[in-house]
Amino acid sequence: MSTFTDDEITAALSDLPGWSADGDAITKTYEFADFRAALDFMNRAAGPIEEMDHHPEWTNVYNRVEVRLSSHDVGEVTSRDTRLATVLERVADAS
Ligand SMILES: C[C@H](O)[C@H](O)[C@H]1CNC2=NC(N)=NC(=O)C2=N1
Repeated sequence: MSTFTDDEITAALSDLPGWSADGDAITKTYEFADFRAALDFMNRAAGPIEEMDHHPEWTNVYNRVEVRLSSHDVGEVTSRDTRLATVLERVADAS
């Protein structure tokens, strides 16, 4: 696991549409058809999240899920965050 410089984060985000850097985290707001679809996304992501043992800060309001990824143990963005973002993209695309 490695921490990223700002330039490395920018490079990694070019493969992650809708994601942006925000301080010590990367963030994205997903929008779904309705509340159930948003919860379905969170439930389907739960398995991969547990397998990775790397957990998002996320908030659901109606059809939106705001996701914030940061590696709490080091207080920075690491490859674990960009890997989890990639997994969440895959789960959201399968919606
Ligand atoms: C003990 C366990 O591996 C850690 O608490 C994991 C769990 N999930 C985690 N998730 C995130 N985002 N950052 C962490 O540092 C972290 N640590």
